[in-house]
Amino acid sequence: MIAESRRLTKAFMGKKAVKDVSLKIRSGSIYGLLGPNGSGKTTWMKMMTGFIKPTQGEVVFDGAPWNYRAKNQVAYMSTEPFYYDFMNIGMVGKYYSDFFEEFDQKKFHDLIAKVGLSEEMKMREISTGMMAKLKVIATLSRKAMLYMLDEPLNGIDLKAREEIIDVILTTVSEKNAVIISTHLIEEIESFIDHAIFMKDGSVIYECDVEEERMRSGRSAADLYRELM
Ligand SMILES: Nc1ncnc2c1ncn2[C@@H]1O[C@H](COP(=O)(O)OP(=O)(O)OP(=O)(O)O)[C@@H](O)[C@H]1O
Repeated sequence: MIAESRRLTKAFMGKKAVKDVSLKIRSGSIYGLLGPNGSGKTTWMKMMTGFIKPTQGEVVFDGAPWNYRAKNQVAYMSTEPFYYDFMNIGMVGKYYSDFFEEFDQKKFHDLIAKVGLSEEMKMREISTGMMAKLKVIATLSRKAMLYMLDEPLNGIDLKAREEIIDVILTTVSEKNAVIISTHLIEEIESFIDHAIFMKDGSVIYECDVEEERMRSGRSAADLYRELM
């Protein structure tokens, strides 16, 4: 097991954004973290990353309570922009390798070329789809055990979406796990192994997507419609 969320709870000014969430994240899997806006997905991921301190509960990473070693093994992609306007794509790669010791420059360069971006492109000139590809590639070029991508496919066209999915599929291995948060189940249901459904801060259901389909005949999209 890579990571465990043990009864994680977060309250902001007394109001609970995440309530008693217990989950086990296993290697070799892609997890879909599904739920409507405000269901607590981002807050939970930020606790798993170490950005937000839980009000209650704990994060166990690689068998030990969350510590600074875990920080290098968890790669989180936030929905917020995280580059400066004056940068070009090549500079983003350098910026990342200065920040993260375990950043794989070669993987970054190869993937940038693979998805049709070029190192000379400037941040202020690139489209939403290009930015989405860059953010995912920068995050997945870190050597980590757990990758968490917050809404990586929102608002982008089919081709960019397919390219991002391809990058995710080439990264997942027996040594890591990927968690993708979204409220758009249709965008990820074809390639996730495991689905976690969140509503009002709680996990209301989780399942192995294939097992669920065999057992009850329901797809992740069917479940989403039923549960939400
Ligand atoms: N820093 C904060 N201060 C106060 N309330 C917060 C803070 N961050 C999140 N919340 C509240 O916590 C709840 C859960 O928000 P969160 O962003 O975790 O949900 P989400 O499922 O990721 O939604 P979205 O898809 O809109 O990002 C919301 O009611 C939100 O307003």
